[in-house]
Amino acid sequence: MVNGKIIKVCGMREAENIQSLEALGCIDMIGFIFYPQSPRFVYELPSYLPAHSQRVGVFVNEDKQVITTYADRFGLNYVQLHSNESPEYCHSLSTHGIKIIKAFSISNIQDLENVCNYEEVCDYFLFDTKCKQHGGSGSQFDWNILHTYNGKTSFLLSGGIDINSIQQLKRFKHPRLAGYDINSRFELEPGKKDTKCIQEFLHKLEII
Ligand SMILES: O=C(O)c1ccccc1NCC(=O)[C@H](O)[C@H](O)COP(=O)(O)O
Repeated sequence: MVNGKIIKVCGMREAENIQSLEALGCIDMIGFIFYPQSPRFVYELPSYLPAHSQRVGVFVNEDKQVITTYADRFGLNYVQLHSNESPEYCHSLSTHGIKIIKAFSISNIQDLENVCNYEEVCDYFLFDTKCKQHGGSGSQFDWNILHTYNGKTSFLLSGGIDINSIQQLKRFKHPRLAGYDINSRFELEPGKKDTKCIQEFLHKLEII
C-alpha cells in the first residue's frame, strides 16, 4: 500500500499484462472476473499469476463449491461478491479461510440500508455503480451518497473511475475509505489494461 490507499485493478486475464502491471510495484490487488456473462471472463488459467499483488476472484451469485474450486486453483486471497449474496453466505465462505469483499450496487441512499448486516462477515466493502451487468459499467454514481455510510467496515470506491477523476478523488474524503478500484476506463480491450495509462493515473494521484 502506497500513501495509505489500496489500489485494486480489476478484470485482468493475460499473463504479460498482469506482469507489466504488477511491475509498477504499487498495485495491491488484481481482480479476476469469474462471471461467464462478463466480457472480462477468465476462461483459462493465465500462465502468470500475481506474485506480489493480492489475487481477488469476482463472482455473481455463484455456487459456493465453484468459488472454493476457483479459490484453490487460482490461489485467491479474496473473493468479491457482486449480487444479493446473503451475510450467511459470506460467513460460510470466510470459514473456508477466504477473505471477503462484498460489493454493493449504489444508485441512491436506500442502497446502503442493508450494508450494516454484513459488518461482521466481510473484510472490505466495495461501493460500485448500479448497473444491469453487475459491474464494469464504466459509469460513476453520486459519491455524496457515501457520506451517509457510517459503518465500521472500510470500503473501496469503485465505478467509472478514470484519468479525469483525479481532482474528484482528491476531494472525496471518508473515514472508511480504504482505496480505489479501477477497471473498464483503463482498458485497451475488455480484460486487457493500459499499464501506461494506469501509471499516469497513479502518478497524478500521487500514489507513485
Ligand atoms: O468488470 C466486469 O465485467 C464485472 C462484471 C460483473 C461483476 C463485476 C464486474 N467487475 C467488478 C469490479 O470490481 C469492477 O472494477 C467495478 O465494477 C468497476 O468497474 P468500472 O466501472 O468499469 O470501473
